[in-house]
Parts: sequence; structure tokens; C-alpha cells
Amino acid sequence: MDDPVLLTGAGGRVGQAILNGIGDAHEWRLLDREPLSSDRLPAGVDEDDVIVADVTDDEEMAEAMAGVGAVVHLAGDPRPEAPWNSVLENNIDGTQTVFETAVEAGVEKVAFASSNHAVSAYETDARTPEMYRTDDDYRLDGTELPRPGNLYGVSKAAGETLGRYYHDAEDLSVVCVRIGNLTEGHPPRNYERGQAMWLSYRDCAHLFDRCIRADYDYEIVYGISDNERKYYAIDRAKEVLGYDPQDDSAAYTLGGDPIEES
Ligand SMILES: NC(=O)C1=CN([C@@H]2O[C@H](COP(=O)(O)OP(=O)(O)OC[C@H]3O[C@@H](n4cnc5c(N)ncnc54)[C@H](O)[C@@H]3O)[C@@H](O)[C@H]2O)C=CC1
Ligand SMILES: O=C1O[C@H](COP(=O)(O)O)[C@@H](O)[C@H](O)[C@H]1O
Repeated sequence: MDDPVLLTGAGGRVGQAILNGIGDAHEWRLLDREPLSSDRLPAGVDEDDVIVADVTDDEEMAEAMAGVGAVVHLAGDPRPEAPWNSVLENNIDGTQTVFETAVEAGVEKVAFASSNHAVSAYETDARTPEMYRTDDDYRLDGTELPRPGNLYGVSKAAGETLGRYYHDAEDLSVVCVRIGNLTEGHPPRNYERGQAMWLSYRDCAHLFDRCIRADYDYEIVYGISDNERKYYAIDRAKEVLGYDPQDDSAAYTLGGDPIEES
């Protein structure tokens, strides 16, 4: 049994998308360094299961991990332009602390929120903007080497490598989800890149539900909806996790309005 599930960064956008979709599907332990207001908590989560802590603090994390079956690790600095001191502390040191304390506590599996920015330098001038479009067949599938486009992306590639290490050395099951662009209700507006990597709220919740329930060793998958315009393959997420996305950015105009079917 994988419950209870420790969700780090629970108060953020991805955390809230997950809790809005599958808040009643697991026994949660919710962690964030900012206090979580009651409107951010799913029904049934009591105060003892809400932890205000920093993921870089190994004592607080050891306590948070006690008795946990699975971890969804989202906490970190999500800004593509984040400076090195912040990603070094929050994303690299924080992620190492999460993996280390998970292993010490006997946790079975960790799903790590990686990012499209771990590979964003594949988007060369020669390939863009064509690779963002339906008629282009360029695909990344998770087997390629990291190729970060910024220091934030470097920190995500480091997190993936930490996951590889903790799988090989400690037999921890690890899935790294290279999340695309999460927006609620509609794909990013007037942004071809964002539409090709759109992840809807309901697909996000379902994907992390599969990360909690499925069995795997070490995996890197892309976290996007089933977009007709895409340059990330989602076959591995389907095959290994049983991911079954429902949304497609092609059902919306470039401006983000739903296309009415005639
Ligand atoms: N939103 C998106 O489209 C994407 C998000 N991601 C990744 O998903 C994760 C979550 O992103 P968002 O929800 O968008 O960000 P967010 O900023 O909305 O949420 C992050 C949460 O983590 C908490 N946090 C940050 N540093 C912490 C620390 N050291 N200790 C404890 N809590 C800490 C913050 O208080 C916040 O509530 C991040 O790791 C981000 O890099 C990756 C790709 C795309
Ligand atoms: O990793 C992330 O990626 C998304 C998409 O990147 P963008 O550069 O196209 O905006 C970003 O929105 C999110 O904040 C970030 O964590």
C-alpha cells in the first residue's frame, strides 16, 4: 500500500491541481514551507497531516517521512529565470534531502517534478517554431540526454540524476515527470510552445495518481496532455504508468478559446 502519500509543495499550482483532482483518492500528508489555508486542503485532511517545513531541513523531513508509502515531490523554485543560489538550495539540496530521508524512512517510491526546461536547449533556432506544430514529427521521448536551457533546468536535470542514484544505490522506485506547462481551463494563450506542452489540471491529477499507484524502477516521462501539437512523446507514461490523458490543446484556438464542433 502506498498511502499515506507525502505531497511536498502542496500549496502551489501543481499541488493544488493534484489535490483538486484526486484529493479524496489517497491518505495525504501535505507539506509546504508556507502555511496552507483551509481552502487549499481536501476534505478529510486534518491538521496533524499538514506540515509547515522546508524540504532542505533533514530533521523536519525525516519526521514528515515517517510511515509514508509514496512521495510526490513538487516543492522548489519553479521559475525558469531563478538564480543559482535559489535552485541550488531549494531544488538540488532540497531534492537530495527528500530522496535521502525517503530512503531512511523506508519509503517505496518517489515521483519527482522535473521540467521541460531540463531539455529546453533542444529547441534550437533551426528547429523552432516548426517543432511546436502539428506537421512536424520531431519528438523527445525521455531517453535523450538532458539539455537544459537555463540554471533552473540544470537543477531539474540534477534532480533526475539524484533519482537515478537513489534508485541504483538504494532500490527506491523513482519516476521523474518532465512537466510541460500547467494551466487551468485552457492552454496557455497565444503561445505555441506552451500549447505543444500543455498539461491540463485533470490530466495532471490523473498522471500523478498513476505515479502513486503504478510499479516502476527508474523512469523519465513527459507530463503533457494528449496534444495533437507536441514534441514530447507520452508513450512511456502510457506504457509504464497507465497514463490516459483526456485533453488536447488542439481543441482550443491559439487565443485559448474552445473550438466549437459543428
Ligand atoms: N507549473 C508548471 O507548469 C510546472 C511546474 N514544474 C515543477 O513543479 C513543481 C511545482 O511547481 P508549481 O506548483 O508551479 O510552483 P509553485 O511556486 O506554485 O509551488 C511551489 C510550492 O513549493 C513551496 N516551496 C518552495 N520551496 C520550498 C522549500 N524549500 N521547502 C518547502 N516548500 C517549498 C512553495 O511555498 C510553493 O507552495 C516545481 O518543482 C516546478 O519546478 C515543472 C514544470 C512545469
Ligand atoms: O518548468 C516550468 O515550465 C513552465 C513552462 O515554461 P515557460 O518558460 O514556457 O513558461 C513554466 O510556466 C513553469 O513556471 C516552470 O516551473
